[in-house]
Amino acid sequence: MAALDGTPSSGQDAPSAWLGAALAPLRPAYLQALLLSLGISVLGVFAAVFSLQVYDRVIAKGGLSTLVALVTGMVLAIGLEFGLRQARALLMQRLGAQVEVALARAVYERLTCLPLARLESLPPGYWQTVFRDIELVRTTTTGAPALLLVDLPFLLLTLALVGLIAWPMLPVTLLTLAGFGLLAWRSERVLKPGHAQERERLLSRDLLQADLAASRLHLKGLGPSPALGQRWEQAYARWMQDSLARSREMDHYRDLAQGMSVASTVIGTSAGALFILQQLMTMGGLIACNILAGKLVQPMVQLVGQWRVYGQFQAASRRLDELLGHALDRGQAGVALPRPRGTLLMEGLHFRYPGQEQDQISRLSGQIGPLGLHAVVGANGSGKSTLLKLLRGLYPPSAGRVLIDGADLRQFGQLDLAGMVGYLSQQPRLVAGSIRDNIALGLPGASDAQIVAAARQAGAYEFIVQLPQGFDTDVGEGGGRFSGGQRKRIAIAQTLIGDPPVLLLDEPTSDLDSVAEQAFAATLRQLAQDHTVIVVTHSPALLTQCQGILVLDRGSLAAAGPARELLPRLGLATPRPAPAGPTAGAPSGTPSGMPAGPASGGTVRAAGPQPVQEVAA
Ligand SMILES: Nc1ncnc2c1ncn2[C@@H]1O[C@H](COP(=O)(O)OP(=O)(O)OP(=O)(O)O)[C@@H](O)[C@H]1O
Repeated sequence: MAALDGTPSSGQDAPSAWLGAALAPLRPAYLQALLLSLGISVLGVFAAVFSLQVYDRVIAKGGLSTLVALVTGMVLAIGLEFGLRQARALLMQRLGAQVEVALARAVYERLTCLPLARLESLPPGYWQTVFRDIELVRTTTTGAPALLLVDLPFLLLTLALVGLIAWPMLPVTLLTLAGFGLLAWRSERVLKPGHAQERERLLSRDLLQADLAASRLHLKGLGPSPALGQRWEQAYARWMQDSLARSREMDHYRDLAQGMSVASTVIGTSAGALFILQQLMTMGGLIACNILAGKLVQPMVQLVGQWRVYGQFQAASRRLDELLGHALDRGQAGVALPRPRGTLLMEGLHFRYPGQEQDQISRLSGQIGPLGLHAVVGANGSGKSTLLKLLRGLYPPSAGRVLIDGADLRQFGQLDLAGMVGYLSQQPRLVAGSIRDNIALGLPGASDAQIVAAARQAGAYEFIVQLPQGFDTDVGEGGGRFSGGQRKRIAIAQTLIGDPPVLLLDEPTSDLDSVAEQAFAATLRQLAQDHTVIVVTHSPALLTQCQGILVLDRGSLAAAGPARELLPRLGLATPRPAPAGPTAGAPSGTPSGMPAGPASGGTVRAAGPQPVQEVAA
């Protein structure tokens, strides 16, 4: 079981499988970067060689022509090094863009295609953190931290040159490097372990922050809450405490490294002076060695300061690894089956949410449809929404199965299911963009005529065309620019636009006024002539229009059958039969009667000899 931050509970230091896979195609580019770094490192030691020659040849022997040649060589070397650095920066930038695009795509795919139960366990704050992780991975694998690692092997080259120029300085330089190596190792031991806790506290702060931001309008209505403010401050303070403590530790080691850097110059110069006095090396050799020692020490100082970044990178890659390693919903089945007529069969259906001790749906068997308008009723928490998600194939049953026209739902991918079974969730949320964009989400590439038709069916057309920008109107955050009922109508249009043969609507009229509710009920009855429509509803106005009713009680089937039999048991009067024919044209506000029972096409049957029981809605 993985933690919320994606940290596996075991194998903390396991190598990042996805990172290896994601970076594998970029290997040739990394190789190019390595070659460029080699060139830069070689050119980087030219300054030391130049100083050596100037002190030992030009000054000692008065070789002016040598100076001119050396300066010319240095100008060329500086120009070439600049060119190589520019090329490497460009290459790394391109690599960074490729890494980020590949990861952002993969994360977006998870955001949209993870199984619903998994998605529900990952709150918005988690996704904010994951998108931040992508940036961290990019900057670490293609920015300064990566360049530092790429440059490290070439330190050997610099070290070899120290040996060549002034061999007595080699042991001194090696000792200095060993000191820095020890410091880098020690700082890594101290700084890395605290990292997991810092990240965990950052994540819990992020989760609360995202929750607060999403609920801000609701909270405004409740009035200021000192308790909530205190919780937020505590979460913030816990993270800050950790963050500051780690910053202090890091500053401690970085300052130590800076101090050691100055000390190494003092030691190197003093040792060099002694060697010069003993005529073991020249003045030029000492100057050159000092330049080279600077080149060796600088990356080590940087390394000490980078542990925190490497720690963050490790945590980020573990989190991404866990997320990207999760199986996605299937996209499409291998063979497309013909459009179903809409018979839904439940066979011994059980479902339990992850981590729960009891089934939320148990022993559910029965058939709904083909065709007709059916209702699922029951008390709050009885499992109505859960059942709809099972019928839509959003949750896999824990046991049993759902069949559509005899085909097991599990064989279909989410794309197939979306085309066969339209689903309106209990609390639909619009996404940033225009009304048109939002309705078209239900049918990518939808034509204007299809969008207009869906808006008409959903009862949204009239209010949309009255807006100054009509279908191009921006819906605002979550559709916040519209009323609850208007939002619901747009969401209904999203569900209807693809014209799926089965429609599952979770409380479709809960935000509609009574006129709109009657009109929509009439639309549903008309749709029910050639679609199987299942609504979860508490609304008497909608219930009395249904042909079949399925009553749930704590996840089990309490009763199922024709509406004319069940409505009186639910305390509702059976509507008088109306003349046959479509009812969509019924005057708004007037409930249209319909023939009760399966005569008009719909059936709801409990499987087996299950008695129809008396239940309260
Ligand atoms: N994501 C979830 N994780 C765990 N338990 C859940 C989850 N969603 C719902 N439940 C539980 O499953 C049970 C059925 O919930 P469901 O939403 O299906 O009820 P409902 O009949 O639609 O209720 P309502 O009429 O209030 O909308 C409830 O006990 C609920 O607590």
